[in-house]
Parts: sequence; structure tokens; C-alpha cells
Amino acid sequence: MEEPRPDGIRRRGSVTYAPSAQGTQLEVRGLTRTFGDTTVVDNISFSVEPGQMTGFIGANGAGKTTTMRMMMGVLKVTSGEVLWNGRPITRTDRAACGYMPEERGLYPKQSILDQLGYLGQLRGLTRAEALAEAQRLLERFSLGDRKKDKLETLSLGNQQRVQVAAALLHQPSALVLDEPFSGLDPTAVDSMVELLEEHMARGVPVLFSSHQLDLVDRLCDSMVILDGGKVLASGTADELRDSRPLRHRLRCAQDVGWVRGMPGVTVEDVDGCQATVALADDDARHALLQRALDSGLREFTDLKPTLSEIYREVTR
Ligand SMILES: Nc1ncnc2c1ncn2[C@@H]1O[C@H](COP(=O)(O)OP(=O)(O)OP(=O)(O)O)[C@@H](O)[C@H]1O
Repeated sequence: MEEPRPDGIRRRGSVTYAPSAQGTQLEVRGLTRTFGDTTVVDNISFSVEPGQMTGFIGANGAGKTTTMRMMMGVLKVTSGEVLWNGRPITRTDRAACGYMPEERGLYPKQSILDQLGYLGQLRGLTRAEALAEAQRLLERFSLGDRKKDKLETLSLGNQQRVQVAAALLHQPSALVLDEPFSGLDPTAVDSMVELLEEHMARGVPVLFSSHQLDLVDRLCDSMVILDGGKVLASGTADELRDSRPLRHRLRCAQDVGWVRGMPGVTVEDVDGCQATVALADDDARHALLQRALDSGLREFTDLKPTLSEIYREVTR
């Protein structure tokens, strides 16, 4: 979805923006958290770059929420540090962040506009500014006519949108969002992504956790895969793909059962004239293609792994 252009300007969806020279970089270095004798986040390091969207993925209990809580100062760090543009993060820096916690934190029985106005004031806006910004965000999410309603009267997806609005009220310098897309329909995902991209265009780094791997694959510049409190893999989607063994699809006019037993060829699947294989080296490739030509070679394609496949492989 991202088209690099020669001038360095990138297009994502319908938003065009130039990389900011002054964005914020968020980094965790050697971050660790123990509860009693149990280490739930174990010496992890990664960075979230200015203007980039980083997906934080991992099974239930992997340690994503605990990491985000430490980043936001909600939970004490056992060891390690959180850095803001390369130096230890301060309270002021954290106040400039937009954080959507797992436990959400808005009041179900209070009117949406009232509580967004209040939250905006807590983050340094005047009441008038907070209400104006809340109203603007609610309009963006097509919730303008629900502003006087209690939060609990909205559908879960719409409550989620209000929670994200709460994190965006004060033009945050960085965004840390715990499962912001869960429960949203595809249109709601797109409108939220569009909004986040406007913030990224200001150089805001976005870290979000998700179990929706297809979404992370589609949206993220880079990703961090956490398992059992450890970072198993991190990098851009292409870096992660390039670090995995390449597989190939082979299709011939005749049966390709002969791939089984060829030296240096690992056979993942054979079905009549088609097979999926991994090759140990150039010799194996050469031998396979020679044999395939005799069988009427129709196709030999590199198969790049999807993020789901990478995730399953690294967490196996
Ligand atoms: N306050 C706490 N006391 C004891 N253990 C805790 C506490 N908070 C979290 N844990 C444990 O830390 C581990 C990591 O939990 P965490 O919520 O960070 O995982 P997660 O990756 O966010 O999971 P999910 O995808 O289900 O939200 C879990 O085993 C959890 O039970």
C-alpha cells in the first residue's frame, strides 16, 4: 500500500506526506519486568521510528500490554530503559504521548463529549479547545450526532473509536495503542488508519498491538514479534521476509512426483503437476530446473512468506 517516490514522499492510502525531519523516536532498551519470580518481559529492545507504524504482535500473555504499560510509566520497570529521541523518557514526554490502554479508561455512564472535554483539559488544552477538538474527531468518526450520548449506548466498535479519539485529542508526539483495531469493521479500520496517518505525517511514531496479522502486514512499516516476553523477530516486513528461507512453486505439464528425493530439495507439498519446494543451494536449483524442463516446465515462482507464516515459523 506504500508507494515510494523518487522525492522521498510516500503515499499511504489517500494521504501524501513528506518524512518529518523532527519526529519523535521511541525506543526500549533491555526492558524487563518481573512479577514475583516470573519474568514476563525479558530484556527486550526495539525502536519505533518517527512517522512510522510499528505492529506489536504476539500470542495472549506474550507481554505486549506489560511492555506498553512500562513505556507509558503506568508500570514500574524492573530493569532496562525507555528512550525518547535517544535519552531517557521524562514525565513531560509521556504526557505528550497518546496512550490507549488495554483497560480503556473512559466512563461508560458519562456523555462522550463531556469526558473527551475533561480528558483534553487534563492534557493541557483549554476547555474550549478540548471540546472543539473532541467535536472534530467525533465528526471524523461519524459520531458527531452521538456526542451527548453516554459511552455505553454506543456499539463496541464506536466505543473503540471514542477511545482512540481520547488518545488523539492533544496532538500527541507519539502514539502507543493497545489493540486499537480490535472489534472494528473494515471501513472503521480504514478511517482510523487515515487519521493515524495524518499524525504520522507530523513525524509521530505509532506503536500498536494487534492479533490481526493480515492488518499488521497491510499497515505496518515494521513489526516486533514477542513470545514469552522475548523479542523473537523485528524489522520491516521485507527484512522479516528476506530473513526466512525462500520457497518456490513449480508447475509442469507432467506429474512432478520426481521432486521427492532430489538432493537439496525440501518438498512441502506435491499435487500432480504442481509442487511447493525449498532449495538448499544453487546446485539443487539447477538440478531441479533441468529436470523440470524435461517435464514441460510451466512455472517456477518465488513464494514470499506472509506475515502469518513468518509468525507461525518464529513462534513454533
Ligand atoms: N499485575 C500482574 N501481576 C502478575 N502477572 C501479571 C500482571 N500483569 C500481567 N501479568 C502477566 O504477564 C504476562 C503478560 O501479560 P500481558 O497482558 O502483558 O500480555 P499480552 O501480550 O498483552 O496479552 P494479550 O494479547 O492477551 O493482551 C501474562 O502471563 C500475565 O498474566
